[in-house]
Amino acid sequence: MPQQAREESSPMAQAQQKDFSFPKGFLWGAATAAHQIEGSPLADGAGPSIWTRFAHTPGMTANGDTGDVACDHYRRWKDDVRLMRELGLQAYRFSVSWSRILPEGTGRVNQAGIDFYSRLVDELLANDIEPLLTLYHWDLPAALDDRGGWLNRDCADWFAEYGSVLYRALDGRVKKWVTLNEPWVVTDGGYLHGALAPGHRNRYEAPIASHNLMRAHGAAVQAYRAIGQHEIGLVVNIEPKYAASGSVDDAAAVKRAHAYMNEQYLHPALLGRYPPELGEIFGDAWPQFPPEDFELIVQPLDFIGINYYTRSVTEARRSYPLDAGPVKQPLGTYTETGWEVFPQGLTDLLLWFKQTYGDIPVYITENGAAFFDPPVADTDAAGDRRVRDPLRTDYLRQHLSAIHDAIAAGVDVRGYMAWSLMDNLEWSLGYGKRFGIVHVNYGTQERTIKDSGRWYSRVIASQGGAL
Ligand SMILES: OC[C@@H]1[C@@H](O)[C@H](O)[C@@H](O)c2nc(CNc3ccccc3)cn21
Repeated sequence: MPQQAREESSPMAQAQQKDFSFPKGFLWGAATAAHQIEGSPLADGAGPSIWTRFAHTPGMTANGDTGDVACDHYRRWKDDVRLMRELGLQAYRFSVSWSRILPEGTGRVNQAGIDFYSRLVDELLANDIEPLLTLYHWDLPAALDDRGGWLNRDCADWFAEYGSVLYRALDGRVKKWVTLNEPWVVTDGGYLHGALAPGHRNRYEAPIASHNLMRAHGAAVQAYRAIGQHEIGLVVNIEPKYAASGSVDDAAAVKRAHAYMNEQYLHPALLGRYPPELGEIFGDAWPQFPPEDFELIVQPLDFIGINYYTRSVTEARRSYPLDAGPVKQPLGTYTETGWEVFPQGLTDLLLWFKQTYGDIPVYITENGAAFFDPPVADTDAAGDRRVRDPLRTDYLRQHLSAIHDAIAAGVDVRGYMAWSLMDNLEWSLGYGKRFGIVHVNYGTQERTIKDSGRWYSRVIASQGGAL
């Protein structure tokens, strides 16, 4: 057979030849979190959260940025749902501010808080948008932090009580519930390194907070099974760890980093045990947990949410607690938050997840990137204002393609929530990091759909065909 001239085509041309249709029923949406968009943190009887306190503590956030106004969503929620409808979203992942519902964290219920989220859910449903509700996205009531917060084993009962109030009020209209958003970040950021609220830096506290978060997760799932009729899951941030070299030390560093971020929460939640590396990592700071705790933690789940942003090329190096660290890639593309754009990592991660935990349904509950966006300036032919953000569109396209590859390889990915619906408060980094597919002018609160948002609308309308 004469050697056929190999058809050379560019990756883009190859991509254009690929059929990107996603499975029927694949759920397309976008995500936010209460503290990052709502503003009005103390309105209508709400109590302060640890983020209300942390952000008002001098030096804790960039430029002293707080969530006092944010995107003013607490007042503009109906217009924002209209924006979601204009984008053609099929789903919207949001979180509830615990201290709006229970101002002291337990006990007295603030009906105005429930009413706000009830109205939001009804407006979503009226616009054919499915709500995905996250109970906890980092904003613990300050009153509970005063009682030890996640360091107090009573937090499991507190969290189950809070979840039960919302299950009774909203279940049926809300059919997909999430207990915790990213226990890893809550622990690593809030209790080990201190970069996030409540700002502790204590290697003995971190494993205790982490374990109690998972106990609280289990208690909230147990409570749901007694009250709810639909689905509940856990959301984790995980990232693939690749060895910087072929050395034995780097391989060991990868094992530690992988156990610390990727297995520390999925193992107890799905397998009922911790990876053995955690004892090595924390040493004398790793407690002996009561065996019955793991029976509470390992509750059957309807899905796992995976938040994916980047990978880590990892080497052995002196650092606490891992003695491992990321190596910058000289030829890599990086976002404004310093994360390498590496979509293949998402495919690799999803294949690992299936191989390790089996066929539990997966939603990509966050994926997105902060890039410097040009100001809202020019307009398109129809006179609509534009925000040209090609890097974000490329990021989203590449990661959706990576998900498509994982689905083709048999991973049961059920949906995708772009992070984020709109530019918002990036925690300690303030308002300078923009992840939205919709631009927010914080001076006027004007929203402008970015080019990435317009592109995403076309992708949703074509069920992936326009990728
Ligand atoms: O940083 C972007 C988003 C953030 O706005 C979300 O509230 C949060 O759920 C979220 N989690 C990650 C994943 N990784 C991460 C790693 C270190 C620190 C903070 C987040 C990114 N993001």
